Amino acid sequence: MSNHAVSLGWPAPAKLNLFLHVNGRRADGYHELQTLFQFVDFGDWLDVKVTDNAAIVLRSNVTIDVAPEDNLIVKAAKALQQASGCRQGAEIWLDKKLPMGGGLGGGSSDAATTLVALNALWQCGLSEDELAALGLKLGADVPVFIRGQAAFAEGVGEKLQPVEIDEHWYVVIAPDVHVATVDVFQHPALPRDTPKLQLCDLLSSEWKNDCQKLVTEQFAQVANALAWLIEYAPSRMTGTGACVFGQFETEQQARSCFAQMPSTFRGFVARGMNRSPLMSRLGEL
Ligand SMILES: C[C@@](CO)(OP(=O)(O)O)[C@H](O)COP(=O)(O)OP(=O)(O)OC[C@H]1O[C@@H](n2ccc(N)nc2=O)[C@H](O)[C@@H]1O
Ligand SMILES: Nc1ncnc2c1ncn2[C@@H]1O[C@H](COP(=O)(O)OP(=O)(O)O)[C@@H](O)[C@H]1O
Repeated sequence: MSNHAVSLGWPAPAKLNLFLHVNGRRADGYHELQTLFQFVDFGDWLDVKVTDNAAIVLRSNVTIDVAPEDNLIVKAAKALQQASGCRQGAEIWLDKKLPMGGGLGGGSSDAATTLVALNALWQCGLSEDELAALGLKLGADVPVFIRGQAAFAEGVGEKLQPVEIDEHWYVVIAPDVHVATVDVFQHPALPRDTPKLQLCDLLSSEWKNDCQKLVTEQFAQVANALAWLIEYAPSRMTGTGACVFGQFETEQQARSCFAQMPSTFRGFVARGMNRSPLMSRLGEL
């Protein structure tokens, strides 16, 4: 019986969709997208202890509104056990900082961090490509977190092209509403006809989110947060909402805006990162 140490401090950063275009709907109902992902230096944290029985045990500082076996962390760990034949298990402590279902990709990032951390700690030896393919089965956003590089995404979000873009400062506001991704994509009024463009043209044009109009019309809290933020900086929604972000050149400008935020809003200040902190953590092993 071996006694494994706890591996502390695995980051699961949030992402922002700096733009999100909906280009069409496929026959299977999924949507063709063009989107730009960048990480921020704010997110969840996982501590991981390897165990010698196959159980995956998750403990968290918050209650997550899904059955334990549906939690993306548990699903990720079990998918890796299956794919690699690994007989070890894990106890995972999740320090949840990110609002859930907010378009910040917290669940997807937790899943990616679980796959990357356990692949290393269990010594499964899966390649990055294999981990990304495993992650894609858990959610469209998981691969970008596994690869850990800011990226332009196409297809349903799985075709990734790494990018180097400006690392701005952001004020992120998390309106107190839950916007279901599936509801946004199923809504008849969602515009689905943005033309597909080349990345160089997209990078030089004005950035927008095609889901924003629909979501702000349906959720006054999202509209209010955006109306407040846009007075300070260029601002948009991330993913299918509900979170919105304003973009600032300096940390001081972002913090000054944040200091004036009404106490009814919740949010945080963060810096854009082209390289996920998960990669640096992996490099520390
Ligand atoms: C659109 C994005 C942009 O980042 O939104 P957010 O979830 O971050 O807000 C994501 O790609 C979402 O990824 P994720 O949240 O993992 O979505 P999934 O679980 O794979 O899909 C949830 C549901 O959304 C719809 N869906 C999702 C992705 C897509 N390209 N087209 C779709 O139509 C499908 O109905 C699907 O059943
Ligand atoms: N570990 C997890 N963290 C957050 N949400 C999870 C997790 N596991 C499963 N979920 C489910 O996934 C949904 C989407 O979560 P999240 O990735 O935070 O949102 P989004 O994709 O909008 O950014 C949540 O509402 C929750 O029901």
